[in-house]
Amino acid sequence: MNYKFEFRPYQRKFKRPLQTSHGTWEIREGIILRLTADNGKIGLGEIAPIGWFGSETFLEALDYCRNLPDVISDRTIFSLPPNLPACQFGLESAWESATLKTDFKSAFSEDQTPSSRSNYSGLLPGGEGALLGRQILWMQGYRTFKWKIGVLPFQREVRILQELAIALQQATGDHPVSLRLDANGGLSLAEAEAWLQICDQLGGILEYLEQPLPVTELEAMVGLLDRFSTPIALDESIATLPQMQSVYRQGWRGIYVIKPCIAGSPSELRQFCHLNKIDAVFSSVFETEVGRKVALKLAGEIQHSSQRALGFGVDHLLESEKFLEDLW
Ligand SMILES: O=C(O)CCC(=O)C1=CC=C[C@@H](O)[C@@H]1C(=O)O
Ligand SMILES: [Mg+2]
Repeated sequence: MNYKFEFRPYQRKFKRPLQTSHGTWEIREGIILRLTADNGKIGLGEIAPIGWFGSETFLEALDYCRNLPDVISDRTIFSLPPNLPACQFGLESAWESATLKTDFKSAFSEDQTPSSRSNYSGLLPGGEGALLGRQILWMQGYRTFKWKIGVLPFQREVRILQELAIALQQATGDHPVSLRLDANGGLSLAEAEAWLQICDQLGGILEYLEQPLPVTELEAMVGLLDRFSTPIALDESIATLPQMQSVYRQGWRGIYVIKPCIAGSPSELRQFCHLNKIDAVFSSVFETEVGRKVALKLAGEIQHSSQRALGFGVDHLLESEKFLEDLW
C-alpha cells in the first residue's frame, strides 16, 4: 500500500523554561505527519525528538522527512534505521491510525478531570518554585509529583525536599501520595549516595530516584539498588528500544521510565514489554495530543493494572496546541 506523505514542523514555547541538570529547555520543536492511504483514510503521527536525551535531533528528523518522497510505501515505514527512533514512532503511529480499525480521534480520552489527575504525575517547577507548585498541582487533583534535582546547590535542594516531604506527609486525602526525584543523570556517585540516604529517611513518600547517574554508569546504579531502600528508575539509560533491550539483558530489574514517543517502533515496544515483565512508568516528552494519544494508548495496552502514575501531567508547561487545527 502507498501513502501520500505530508509533514509540518512546529515550535512550542515552554511557559516556564524547563530546568534540568542538562540545562534549560525553552522551545519544544517537533513535526506532525499526515499519511493519506489510497482509500482516502488519513492517519496522523508526531515526531517529537529530544537529541540531548538520546533520540535523533530535531534537525536530523526534519532532514529525514525532507528527503522522503511525496508518496511512501509500507516498506519505507517499517524499515527506518534504529538511529531515528522518534521518526519510527511518528511514521508507524501515523500508519496505524491510517490503516487499523481504531478511530484515531477516540483512541484515548484526553481531558484530565481533577478526579482522573490522580493517575498522572504533575511536574513541579525546579528549585524553590516546587513548594507553591505542589499546592497548585494538589488543588488540580494530582497526588504524584515529580521534582528535578541537580538544578540548585545540594544543601538548598535538600532543604526544599524536606519542606516538600513534610507538606506531602501532612496533606490528607484518600489517595496515596508520592514524590519522584529526577536527577537527569547529573549526580556524581557520592551525591547520589547522599541523596539516597536522605530519601531512605523520608520513607514511603519517595516513589523513586530517576536516573541518578549518567548513562555510562549502569553498573554503579545496579550497585545502588542493593544498598538503599529507595527504588531507582532509569530514564536516559533506556531512552530508545535498543537501549532498553541492552539494559534488560544486563540484568536491570528496577523501574523503566519509558518515553514512547522517542523509544522507536510502537509495535516493537509493545512486544518488548509483553515479553519482559518490566516495572514501567510511561513518560511524556512534551509532545502534542497527536503523539500523546498514541503514547497513552500504548501505556494502557502495556501497563494494564500498574499503579504507577503516568508522567503525562497536563502540559500547562507549554503554549496552546491550537496550532494543530490549522496545520493542513
Ligand atoms: O516524566 C514526567 O513526569 C514528565 C516528563 C519529564 O519529566 C521529562 C520529559 C523529557 C525530558 C526531561 O526533561 C524529563 C525527564 O527527564 O523525565
Ligand atoms: Mg527523567
